[in-house]
Amino acid sequence: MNLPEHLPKAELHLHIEGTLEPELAFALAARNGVDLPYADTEELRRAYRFDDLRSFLDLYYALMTVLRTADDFAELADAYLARAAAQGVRHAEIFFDPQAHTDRGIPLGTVVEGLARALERSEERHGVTTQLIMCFLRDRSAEAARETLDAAKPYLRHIAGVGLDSAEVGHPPAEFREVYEAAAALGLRKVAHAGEEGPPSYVREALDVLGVERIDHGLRAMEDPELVRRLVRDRVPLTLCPLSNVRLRAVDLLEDHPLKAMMDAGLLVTVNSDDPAYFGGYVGDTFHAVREALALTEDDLRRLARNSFEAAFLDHDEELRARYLAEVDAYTFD
Ligand SMILES: Nc1ncnc2[nH]cnc12
Ligand SMILES: [Zn+2]
Repeated sequence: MNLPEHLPKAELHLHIEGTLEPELAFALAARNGVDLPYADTEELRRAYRFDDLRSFLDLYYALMTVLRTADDFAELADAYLARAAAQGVRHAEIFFDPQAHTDRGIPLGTVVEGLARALERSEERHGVTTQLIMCFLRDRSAEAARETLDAAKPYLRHIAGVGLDSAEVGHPPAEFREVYEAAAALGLRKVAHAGEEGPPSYVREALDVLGVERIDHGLRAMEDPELVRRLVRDRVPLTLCPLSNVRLRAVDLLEDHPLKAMMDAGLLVTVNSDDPAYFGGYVGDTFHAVREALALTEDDLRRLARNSFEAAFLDHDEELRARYLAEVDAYTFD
């Protein structure tokens, strides 16, 4: 059945560690001899009540300690790609958090090789093309980010770009100017989380100081009309994550989400799942939820799907982008 929410689309804001479902977490914990402080998956799921970004991140970093071997990372990524494909994802640009693993003694090579193994067979196995984006943790130092970039040099054939994530407030983008310059010199694409909880000035800084090509979230840009005009004029993509914003209390209710207002303002917005194992849905589920909550039309959904391919890092293969856009146009709704 051609459900509207299963339109062909690209997912551009997805933390692979945020796809760790409770069942896989327990299976990996058993396999790796890691003790989880929860009796079972039910009890773990009950802990998924967050007050803000920080309270989510505490659980997110704690639970990912079950990931230890390259096989674990490959299994995690393969499970995500299978779910994403079933919900219409044709292209995925996937974040990972190297420091969250290297800081607990897992070599970067283990992480990248495991993820790359799943990504390399994704097109054949799931019909999903992929790219990998390495995020620096902004609540650690700029030096640590620089060390991470240096450590990644042997693996750059697997890495398309860099991002900036973790706790935002108090950690402005400008602190990471040098590491972003070094990343650009290595030919890496640049994105950054900004305006999720942080002020509109962080969105400006990400653009002006880091030179990012897309803003991850960018929700709070709406507080600054001048910034909105600029984002519209320059067609800067914003990778929105509406279910995440509700779960982390950036907006009260999905019905209050500014997604539709942002579309109406002419912004190039995309809809993504962020950390779907924690926030109640993968990207097709998210399309479904925003359609219901915001009374989006089929044309609105089609536009969001088109935006996702326009915002994707497919410049090296414009033919592929054109093919994906044609798939969106040809998709018929049941
Ligand atoms: N929504 C989010 N914001 C910042 N860092 C994150 N890491 C994983 N999910 C994140
Ligand atoms: Zn995110």
